[in-house]
Amino acid sequence: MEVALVGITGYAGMVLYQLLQNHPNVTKIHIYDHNLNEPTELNTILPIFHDDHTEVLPYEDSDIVNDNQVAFFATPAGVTSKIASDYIEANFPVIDLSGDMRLNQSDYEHWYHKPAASQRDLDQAQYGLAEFELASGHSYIANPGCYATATLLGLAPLIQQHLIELNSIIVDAKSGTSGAGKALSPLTHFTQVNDNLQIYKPNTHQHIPEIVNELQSWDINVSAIQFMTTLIPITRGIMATIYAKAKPGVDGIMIDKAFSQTYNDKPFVHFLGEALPDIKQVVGTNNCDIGAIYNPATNTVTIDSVIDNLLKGAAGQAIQNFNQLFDYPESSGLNLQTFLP
Ligand SMILES: NC(=O)C1=CN([C@@H]2O[C@H](COP(=O)(O)OP(=O)(O)OC[C@H]3O[C@@H](n4cnc5c(N)ncnc54)[C@H](OP(=O)(O)O)[C@@H]3O)[C@@H](O)[C@H]2O)C=CC1
Ligand SMILES: CC(=O)N[C@@H](CCC(=O)OP(=O)(O)O)C(=O)O
Repeated sequence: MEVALVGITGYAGMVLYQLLQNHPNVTKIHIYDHNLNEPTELNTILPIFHDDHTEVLPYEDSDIVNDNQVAFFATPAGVTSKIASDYIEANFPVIDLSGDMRLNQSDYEHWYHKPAASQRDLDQAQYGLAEFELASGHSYIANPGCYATATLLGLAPLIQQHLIELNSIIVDAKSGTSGAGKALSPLTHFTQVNDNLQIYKPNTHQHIPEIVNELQSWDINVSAIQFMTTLIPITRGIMATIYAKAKPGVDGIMIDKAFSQTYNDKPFVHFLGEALPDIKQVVGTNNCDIGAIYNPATNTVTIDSVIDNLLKGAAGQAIQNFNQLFDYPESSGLNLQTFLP
């Protein structure tokens, strides 16, 4: 299988490249860079890949379609919305890590503050939360956002089995700085991040509509969630701490059973009961570890869902979608180990 990769100079793209190199069904990775006019060796563009003399090619969509069987885009919002139709019209599969094809036009323009792709193209894209949506056909896959992945996996059993009051959901999500990509901003400057916690995008985060859409596909009565994001001084990882009121008659045993049943056959989601996970235990892996505690004194369920934003939240889930699209075993290329210590 020959695959195309766009965006290798970014954080998600470079991690995706490493995963593709170790995937048993990938025979050749063609890398395309929008800055190039002529082929250039990877190790001159990214010295971190010092022994890698792969020629990085100028971006050209017809070359991508002719020379590959699938393309991965690890590009910022606003890039694929302009070019998705080239691939959709050619019936050529794409796995898009950006948020460009996850929302309808009006939601995208409202939350991303950019012009949306055409609704006709958006209608062709499949949302790819890998545990619940099976990527299939020669499809355009909208790989989920990192916060959305941690939050949705933490809420799925509770919403699908109608165990919580829908107007009581509060998500307090924390991320390391690699989630913001490689571009420097005042928020991610070392001096600002180090020894600090910063709430950002309060009630305006672009993953809110993505999360609500998917929750509504499980229970149409979901209308809104309270969702806050905090930047924390680590490089990789997300912890979504989720609070909700249990419905009358629901207790800790029912919650435990719902999570165990839902994730029993999902190799990358580990339900740990009341043992609430920390971020470090998933960093370096494609896992989502989840713990849940019910407090009868306040009738509150607390869920703790952790992922590595660059793996389960981006490149790892992209490989899960790739495996689904091409009928490869679910864990192909994803037998990864936690970074230690
Ligand atoms: N970081 C994360 O944890 C997650 C990221 N995502 C999404 O994945 C995508 C990539 O994220 P991330 O790696 O963090 O971003 P980065 O900003 O680190 O990297 C973006 C990459 O896209 C390239 N690029 C920029 N503009 C264009 C263009 N017009 N055409 C082609 N390539 C372009 C950049 O190249 P150049 O070197 O020229 O800048 C770079 O290689 C984003 O949409 C992000 O929202 C999703 C989930 C998690
Ligand atoms: C720490 C940090 O800044 N994280 C980013 C994650 C967003 C992302 O991954 O982008 P998509 O919208 O394409 O999913 C943010 O909060 O905007």
